[in-house]
Amino acid sequence: MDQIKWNINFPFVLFSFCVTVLVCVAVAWSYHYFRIDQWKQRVHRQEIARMLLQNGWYESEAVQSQDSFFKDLPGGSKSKEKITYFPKVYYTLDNGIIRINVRITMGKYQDQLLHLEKKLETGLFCELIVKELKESYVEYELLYDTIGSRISIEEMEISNGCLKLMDNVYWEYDTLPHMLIAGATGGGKTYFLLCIIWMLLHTNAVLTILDPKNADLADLETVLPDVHHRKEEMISCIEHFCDEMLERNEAMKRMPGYKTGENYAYLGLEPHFLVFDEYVAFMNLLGNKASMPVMEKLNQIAMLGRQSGYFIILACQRPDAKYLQDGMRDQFNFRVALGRMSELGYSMMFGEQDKDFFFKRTKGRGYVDAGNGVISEFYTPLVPKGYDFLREIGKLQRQRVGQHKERIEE
Ligand SMILES: Nc1ncnc2c1ncn2[C@@H]1O[C@H](COP(=O)(O)OP(=O)(O)OP(=O)(O)O)[C@@H](O)[C@H]1O
Repeated sequence: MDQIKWNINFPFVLFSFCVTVLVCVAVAWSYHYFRIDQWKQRVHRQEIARMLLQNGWYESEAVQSQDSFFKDLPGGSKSKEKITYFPKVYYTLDNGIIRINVRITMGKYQDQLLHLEKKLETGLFCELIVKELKESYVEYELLYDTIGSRISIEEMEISNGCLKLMDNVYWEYDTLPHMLIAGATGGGKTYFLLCIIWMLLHTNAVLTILDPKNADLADLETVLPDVHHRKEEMISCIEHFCDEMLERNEAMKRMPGYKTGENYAYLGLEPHFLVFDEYVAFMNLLGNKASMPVMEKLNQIAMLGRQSGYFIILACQRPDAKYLQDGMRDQFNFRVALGRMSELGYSMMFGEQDKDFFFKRTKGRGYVDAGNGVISEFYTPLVPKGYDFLREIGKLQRQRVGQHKERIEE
């Protein structure tokens, strides 16, 4: 009898086995993913239809239906409801963004269809990011699975006057300048400020940091040059920042290449940021009389800083109308409220809003108005455990100093 010889190539078998397993996993994952996605879309469509039906936002008429067989019997002719008008609503879910276009007519339900944001947010468990009125329809853009759009500190990006803070949230400081941050103790305000400082140091930005409580931000004085916590120093820093801005406004007009409407970046100048933590506490410390000139300077920077590239990042535990007077708050285009806040706190940050605010225990979570008047849920960039801001910021600063020296030597 012939002996069958098995000539097994073990590495080849192992390789084929691994490839098969990988292919199976990929197929199962994509099947699962698309099924879940399709299921989500079906549920959303059903919810929207239910909203229109249960609110009675359609028109109908009663029609008599004749049962051909039993029309002579009592009950043979029945009355049925025939829908004569149903609102046109188009829904898409793409990349975590839900777009809902609602056709607007001048009919009976025009008002209701123009204000669906609250119902959509709570009904579909998502956050409105844009609402735009277009010709004959209104478009609601909602973020589905907001926490899924949270990025880590390493995923932050900065370029062309635009700082990425979440997958769909950017601070476009060149066009929508000045940031206001409010957050109760432990809400994640300091971590957020440190993330922004760290990211700004990747550019040619010049930073001035003020921390009247001599707390976490003041610790940066060991690695950064312009960090202050003493009252007098802080006041003179604000004055100096404002004067520099006014001087640059003048100087820019005399620069070759100056063009009306263009900003500092067009002329190759660097942006300046005044990072001011515990603003309200500082103003309270100064008292009514001494706080007025400081507020005037800040107001001036907030009003005139955009073109010359002088920006303020103002943080406080609770926004106080007393220190954000005369429309000063409205000059802060990007506003973030972190952690637990009172209804009054939210209305001071965002103005009177028809929105329900919820508190969740997640650190660095809150609400944002990125400058478009729409308030949505917000998560600050995630910082890994054990991350050493002081070391990382110090490293960046040393690199910047090194690059500066090289440039001078050239
Ligand atoms: N983005 C984040 N990523 C990871 N952890 C965070 C983040 N934000 C906050 N935390 C956690 O929450 C804690 C409190 O945050 P943080 O110090 O920023 O709060 P705060 O609002 O500045 O409070 P306080 O005003 O008392 O300083 C941090 O020590 C950190 O453990």
